[in-house]
Amino acid sequence: MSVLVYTENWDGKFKKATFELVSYAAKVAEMIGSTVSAVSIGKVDETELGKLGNYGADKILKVESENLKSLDNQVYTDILAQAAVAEGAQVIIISHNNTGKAVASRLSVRLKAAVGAGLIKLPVSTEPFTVCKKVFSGKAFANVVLKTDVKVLTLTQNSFELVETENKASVESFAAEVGEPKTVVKDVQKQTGKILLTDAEIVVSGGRGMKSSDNWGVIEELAGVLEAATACSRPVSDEGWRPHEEHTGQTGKIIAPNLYIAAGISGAIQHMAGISSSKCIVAINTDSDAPVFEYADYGIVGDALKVLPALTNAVKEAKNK
Ligand SMILES: Cc1cc2nc3c(=O)[nH]c(=O)nc-3n(C[C@H](O)[C@H](O)[C@H](O)COP(=O)(O)OP(=O)(O)OC[C@H]3O[C@@H](n4cnc5c(N)ncnc54)[C@H](O)[C@@H]3O)c2cc1C
Repeated sequence: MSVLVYTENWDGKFKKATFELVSYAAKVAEMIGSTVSAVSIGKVDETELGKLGNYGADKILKVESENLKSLDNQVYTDILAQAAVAEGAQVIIISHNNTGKAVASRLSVRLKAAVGAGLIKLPVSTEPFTVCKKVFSGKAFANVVLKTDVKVLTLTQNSFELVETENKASVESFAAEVGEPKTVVKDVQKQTGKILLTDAEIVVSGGRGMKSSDNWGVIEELAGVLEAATACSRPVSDEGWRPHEEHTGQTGKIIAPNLYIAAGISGAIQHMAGISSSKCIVAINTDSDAPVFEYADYGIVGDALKVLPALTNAVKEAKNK
């Protein structure tokens, strides 16, 4: 019996989100009196694999093959299903990112397992196995009972803290049958020199209140000094002021940074659905009745075009002290 966690890597390196997932898996294993087996797919060196032990993995199953250079949902699902059966996994934990969403649903069919998708904290109880997720665009929480023997859980990024342990994990090659990928990636164009929105600890975001794309310099300057990513509301990307990949919300990216600065954003429910899990929200708006202030930890009533440069200067001064 074990808790199986899929530890995704990017060019052979794990990110913080992976370690959060392993920390979460270790706590779930503790709750059900089990151990953690981590599955790593693709080429990752032993030192990097060893880091998974520091967050609570007991055993690491590595699967390497020429066919695993890029993600193919069906092939990856197949490997995880084989690992789950071999390890007698009761619970399988995956990140609630694009990979996780694609793989979890396939795994659930394959293993006849219920899915708890987009979880935000540890299971509320194990008897019955009850998980907690946000519903109605973040307006409410739902406790969902998963009744199947095997459960698949996807965890929202940045919703669980890293827990370091003294654990040492064993690393084994797992001889999975690896099928031919049906999806072939011909070309990858990576963003360079930019902090990815989904990885960012700090995000500076602008809405229609910024008035025009010409005013984005003040957002970028603050993001620069804070080493933050930039984001925007949907009308901003619809207007073509910013690229669509920056749009957050119900129909955009769902993020949970440590700090989200919302400038000239009204706080419509569809926007907040994508960012309300942020640890700290700072809102800047000229309208003191703007809905965004209901969600904000700190609110500044004022013109974003003046407040943002003042914040940038304050951060620069604080850094120079
Ligand atoms: C099905 C559906 C899905 C949607 N999905 C999304 C989504 O994923 N993401 C999303 O963002 N929206 C989404 N929307 C749109 C959403 O309902 C809102 O219309 C949108 O979020 C509003 O964007 P905004 O806050 O930038 O603009 P506005 O609502 O126009 O708000 C601008 C704000 O800026 C303030 N302001 C004006 N001037 C200044 C200034 N100088 N300084 C500071 N503040 C100023 C104003 O007081 C106002 O509060 C969706 C809508 C629907 C129907």
